[in-house]
Amino acid sequence: MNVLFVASECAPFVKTGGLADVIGAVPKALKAHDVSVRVLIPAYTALKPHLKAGKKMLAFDALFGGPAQVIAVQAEGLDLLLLDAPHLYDRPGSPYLGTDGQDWPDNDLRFAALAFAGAQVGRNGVKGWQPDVINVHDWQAGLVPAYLQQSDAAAPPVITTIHNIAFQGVYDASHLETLHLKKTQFTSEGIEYWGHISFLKAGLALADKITTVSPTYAAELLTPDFGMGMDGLLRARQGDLSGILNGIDLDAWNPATDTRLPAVYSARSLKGKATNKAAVEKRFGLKTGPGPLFCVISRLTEQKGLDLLLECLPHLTGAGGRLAVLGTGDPSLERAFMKAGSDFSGAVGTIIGYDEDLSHLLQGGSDAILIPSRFEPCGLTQLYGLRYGTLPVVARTGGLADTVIDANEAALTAGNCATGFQHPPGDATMLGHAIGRACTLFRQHPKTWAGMMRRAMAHPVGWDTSAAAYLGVYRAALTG
Ligand SMILES: Nc1ncnc2c1ncn2[C@@H]1O[C@H](COP(=O)(O)OP(=O)(O)O[C@H]2O[C@H](CO)[C@@H](O)[C@H](O)[C@H]2O)[C@@H](O)[C@H]1O
Repeated sequence: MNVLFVASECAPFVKTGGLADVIGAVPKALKAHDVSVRVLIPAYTALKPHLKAGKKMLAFDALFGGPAQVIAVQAEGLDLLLLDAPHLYDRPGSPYLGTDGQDWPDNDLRFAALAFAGAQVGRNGVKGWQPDVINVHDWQAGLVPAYLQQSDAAAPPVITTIHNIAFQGVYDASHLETLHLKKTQFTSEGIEYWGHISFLKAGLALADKITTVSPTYAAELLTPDFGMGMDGLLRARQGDLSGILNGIDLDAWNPATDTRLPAVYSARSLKGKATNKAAVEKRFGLKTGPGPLFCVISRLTEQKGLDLLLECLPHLTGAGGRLAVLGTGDPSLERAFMKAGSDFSGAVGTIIGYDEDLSHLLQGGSDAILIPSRFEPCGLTQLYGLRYGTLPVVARTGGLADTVIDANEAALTAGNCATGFQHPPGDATMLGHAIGRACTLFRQHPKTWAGMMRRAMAHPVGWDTSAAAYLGVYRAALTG
């Protein structure tokens, strides 16, 4: 089977968050099931060097304001289709934001162009390769089925995957014409969303099947609290919606071979973790202490619930814990964590920024990772944490609820099947309680903690099962 992915990020080429990790990993996992995936992504400036070695597949004289081409490139084990449209993508900054930290003002055109090209490749294929299904990811690719709908020509079925429903690509209805959308499509069954255009709404309303990244998030999305305005539509399409848990790239994230760690280690020999811990302490200016070394690796946003963690710092440090924070995002949270670094000097250390190497060091050197999200479609850092024996302390929501087994009395008594700690989301007191439980277990029951580390490291976090589940959805879409 041939599958076209359309997405705005793909690791290791361009990454601002978990979407990139998934787009970079699923095609490799699907290969084992005889599925050939090609990934259509914009040729941002960082990807330009790859164009030279590529083959031209398709050309547009004018794609939303300028000429464009689709170039096929093989790199890092992936088959990429790079949408080279310099007027839209060749600029400094992130895929979504300029160097001033603001959204690019033409993001609607930029991602409409991606979807338009996705619809073309989806319908007509590229030299020698024709997709059987199209899997679009998040709002940036949401318009693909809307553009396919504009022609009567046969097209492959579309599967829309929701990585985060908080981002919906909502634009003024006056953009309809510049986005090459038809007035007849501007209906509540199509792309219209409360009087505006929503790229994600289009992807959800017009796709053949919908997936999201964990079973619990799939259920949560049907409720007003989590559905963020799309819950009614999703309830109506419940029969077409499934939750497929994210996995991780087991080669890129392996403590036994990770070249970014000062010392490698495994469940059999955990010694290297202490060397890594010392490196984390040095890098974040932390003193040694009796309690666990917690870390945070995150976008600093409302979603991630890290404002709740700020409230818990007296409790965390009072229990002998220490905290290393790596993150970037909301300026007020960045300032608050920098201030915490000086208020709790030696016990809390903050580095503001996005640093892939440092994220590996933190997973390799910390005792536990904190993920107190208000909502979390799946989450990947808890999966990296499991693989690295860095016990996740997570809010019981979305994929966090599906992947971490809480060290409650029942789990500890039943021969201990726990791999981490859970707490109800959105409540600092309950987060503080989970942190307290982790500190007590670490200090008073080191053997139980070590057992949990080994169990966490053995927990299956690869893509095998989930890749088969994606294949099942593709087959279901094909058979209608
Ligand atoms: N400052 C920093 N420096 C280095 N690395 C950093 C970093 N901040 C974050 N990262 C990395 O970015 C990724 C974050 O992925 P997550 O899945 O945890 O959340 P995100 O909200 O981005 O993804 C959304 O999409 C994914 C994919 O489906 C869902 O798992 C998730 O729930 C959903 O919110 C991880 O690889 C993490 O290590």
